[in-house]
Amino acid sequence: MELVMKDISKSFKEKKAVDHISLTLNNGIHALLGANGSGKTTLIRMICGLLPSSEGEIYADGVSIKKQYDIFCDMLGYMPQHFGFYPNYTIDEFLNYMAIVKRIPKKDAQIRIDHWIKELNLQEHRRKKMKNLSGGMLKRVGIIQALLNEPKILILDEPTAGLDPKERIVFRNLIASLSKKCLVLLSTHIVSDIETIADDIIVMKQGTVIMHDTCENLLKSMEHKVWNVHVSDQEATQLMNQYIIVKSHQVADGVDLRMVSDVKPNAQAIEVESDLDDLYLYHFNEEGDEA
Ligand SMILES: Nc1ncnc2c1ncn2[C@@H]1O[C@H](COP(=O)(O)OP(=O)(O)OP(=O)(O)O)[C@@H](O)[C@H]1O
Repeated sequence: MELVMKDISKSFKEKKAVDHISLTLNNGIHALLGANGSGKTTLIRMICGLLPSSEGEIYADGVSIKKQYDIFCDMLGYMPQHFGFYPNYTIDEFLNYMAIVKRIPKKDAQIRIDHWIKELNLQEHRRKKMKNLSGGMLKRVGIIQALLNEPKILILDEPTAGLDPKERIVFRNLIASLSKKCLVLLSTHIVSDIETIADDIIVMKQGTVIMHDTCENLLKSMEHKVWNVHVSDQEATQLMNQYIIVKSHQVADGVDLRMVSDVKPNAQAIEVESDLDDLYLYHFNEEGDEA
């Protein structure tokens, strides 16, 4: 599967939520990383055909999704950030309903629902009403409905938001296994979710793609920018006002700081290997990305 975005933009009145993005994606896991408001959801909703683009065109295997939307829908699995569900439906009823919406033959639907319910440990909950499920269970139901039509393109908007660490690991492993068969595009601002599983990372800021590369190459761009320093409490306060601080650890004789800076922050600073947290803070040190 090849998904191509050609110069796509989306404006809401004067606000340019997505600004001339061109991307070519193939099978594997592609992570959209950006602060709140950077345009990830808008881009995803355009790909899913839920929002018309103001400009540009999207192609799946060479075919415009606008022109052949029905065919595209059959190959698309989408898990929105907040999905609408029917509170009084049980998990079984909801998934069967989604299978009907997706026009999946009844026999196939039942086999797939049973498979995924077992795979995601929901057997003992399948007769529970959706309104009584925990956040983690709802996310699992959300991903099952996205998988029912055996998609070639799987789009997951913030799939691990609100999950506890154990559930996050379960989801990460599931996503990694799914990517063998399809193109996965997931959005997140949780760096640890993608560090180990993403084949490449698309960094979005104010509606544009500012970087698109493998994790390894992105981290290379952070060389000579991440430092460890050990300073007195007073110096620590000064540095905290001046630099991006990734970690601060109070010790008996002062403070250990991990910081991001284009220049060596003081004579004793030791350069250290960067990780995605450093990269994220370097580009998104401000609270959100709202312009
Ligand atoms: N329907 C809309 N009407 C007006 N502005 C919108 C609309 N949808 C999104 N925006 C604006 O477009 C920008 C991008 O929003 P978007 O939701 O795509 O970002 P995001 O990166 O997905 O953020 P989050 O992580 O918070 O979901 C924001 O400034 C947002 O306020």
